[in-house]
Amino acid sequence: MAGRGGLLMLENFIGGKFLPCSSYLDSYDPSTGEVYCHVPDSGEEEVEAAVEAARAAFPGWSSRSPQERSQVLQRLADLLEQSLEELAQAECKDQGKTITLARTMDIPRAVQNFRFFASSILHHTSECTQMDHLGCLHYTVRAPVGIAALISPWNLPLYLLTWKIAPAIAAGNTVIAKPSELTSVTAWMMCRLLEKAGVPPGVVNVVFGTGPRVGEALVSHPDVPLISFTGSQPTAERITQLSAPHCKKLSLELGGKNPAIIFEDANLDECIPTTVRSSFANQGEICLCTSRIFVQRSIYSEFLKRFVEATRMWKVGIPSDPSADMGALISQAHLEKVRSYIKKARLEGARILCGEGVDTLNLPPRNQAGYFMLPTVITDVKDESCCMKEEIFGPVTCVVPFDSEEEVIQRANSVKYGLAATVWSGSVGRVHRVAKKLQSGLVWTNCWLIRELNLPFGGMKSSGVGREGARDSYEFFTEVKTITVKH
Ligand SMILES: NC(=O)c1ccc[n+]([C@@H]2O[C@H](COP(=O)([O-])OP(=O)(O)OC[C@H]3O[C@@H](n4cnc5c(N)ncnc54)[C@H](O)[C@@H]3O)[C@@H](O)[C@H]2O)c1
Ligand SMILES: N/C(=C\C=C\C=O)C(=O)O
Repeated sequence: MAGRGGLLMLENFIGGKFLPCSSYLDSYDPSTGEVYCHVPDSGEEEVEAAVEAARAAFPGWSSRSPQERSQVLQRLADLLEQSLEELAQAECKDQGKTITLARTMDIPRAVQNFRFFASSILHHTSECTQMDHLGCLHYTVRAPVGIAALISPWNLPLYLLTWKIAPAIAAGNTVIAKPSELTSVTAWMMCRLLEKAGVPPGVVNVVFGTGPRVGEALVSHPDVPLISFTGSQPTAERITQLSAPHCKKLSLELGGKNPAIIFEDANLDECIPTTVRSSFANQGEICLCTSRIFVQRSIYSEFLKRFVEATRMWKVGIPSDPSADMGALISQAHLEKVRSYIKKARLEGARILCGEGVDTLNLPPRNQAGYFMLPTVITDVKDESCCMKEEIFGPVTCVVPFDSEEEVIQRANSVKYGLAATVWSGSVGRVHRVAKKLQSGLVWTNCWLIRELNLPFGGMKSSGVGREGARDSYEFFTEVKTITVKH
């Protein structure tokens, strides 16, 4: 929809209707630094309307059979798939990611999220146990919780939002989704498909705006009993405080400081290109990206040389260029934050082997004010450095040597986060042993980011609370009750 100055103007989606808002935020195209869209700056009033709509829709939606809900999800998946190219173009413009990634990962995964939960909701069973000596049978039943608040970040906008919407509505809840104010467009586009898919009004409501205004109004609302949040650890702390008085159900998917551990018997021909990808895919703006690379000393020099060469081949380009490997970062503020880590590393005496401050970016004139930076490799950095401890969430990775298995496990575990790790070795025994000892919710060995949606996804320590996946999301989005029958 065209709005002020011919720019795209989004509207909230509440009770099956697009509704204008009294104030709007500017949204920037990361590849040019120009405002290209206006996003509703919603607050308490819009949350109240969304809660009302979600409450009204709950009895009808929750009493449909899983099969009926599944069919609606399947139709929505088909409609998203039919709009794949349009959605990919929009995600690429709004987020700064490459069109190739949007086409091959973000939007296909959003489609898959609906297909996957449309299927998995049909296959859950409940528990039953006997106590024959007391003449009792016990069993469990599950019911949707009610109105779910779903809050998502800017890095994988539609991918992560649909990873919450799909299991929530499949289980019979109604939802109020709040995408990141920085990347709202594809969520709004999805709303245009809901009616055609057969999603009744009020089942999926989307309110746009900032965390402090609309996000806080949503998480502190007394009639919203569960919150599924993906984002940063400081925001999770705030949400936990606000929701605590109401004892809400919380799922928190947070940041990481993910290690890659590369042993001397690793297949470097596979390890190097995959570790370049795991460090720099989506501009390093994936919570699962590698940012600490530990390499066994005997292969350290060879690895470093080949890794830097491969990183220099990783092409930074305008997001719409299908040959680009990396696009623009999300915002000027984020670009400055990421660059500040490289400055700190230099001050601490670390060496920057390629990227920021070493090599030169080559961009068309129109994109000079975009939020681009080169993939950057840091070495000679201490484990205590902020570059090795804090989540940078950008195209920056540190490479350091290690000597023994025991030492590297201890160093890999020495950060507050525990989301994802990769282990590279030709020894089957070693990969099992090391994977078991890592404090990490996910461990990929000799690969990265191969997802099995059935199994638990999530982090330990400051990387989060709870897990998402077929069974885990079903359990989170339902309340269980144990019933005892004496016969
Ligand atoms: N573990 C995972 O699955 C996962 C996935 C993607 C991103 N992340 C993490 O997300 C972070 C980057 O995303 P971000 O910068 O958008 O995170 P963020 O915490 O700033 O924002 C996430 C969402 O929370 C909202 N929000 C902000 N303040 C709020 C408040 N006070 N109350 C309610 N909502 C509020 C934002 O508007 C946004 O929609 C990184 O730390 C990254 O690791 C984690
Ligand atoms: N939640 C998932 C990925 C999160 C990525 C973070 O940036 C997933 O693959 O299900």
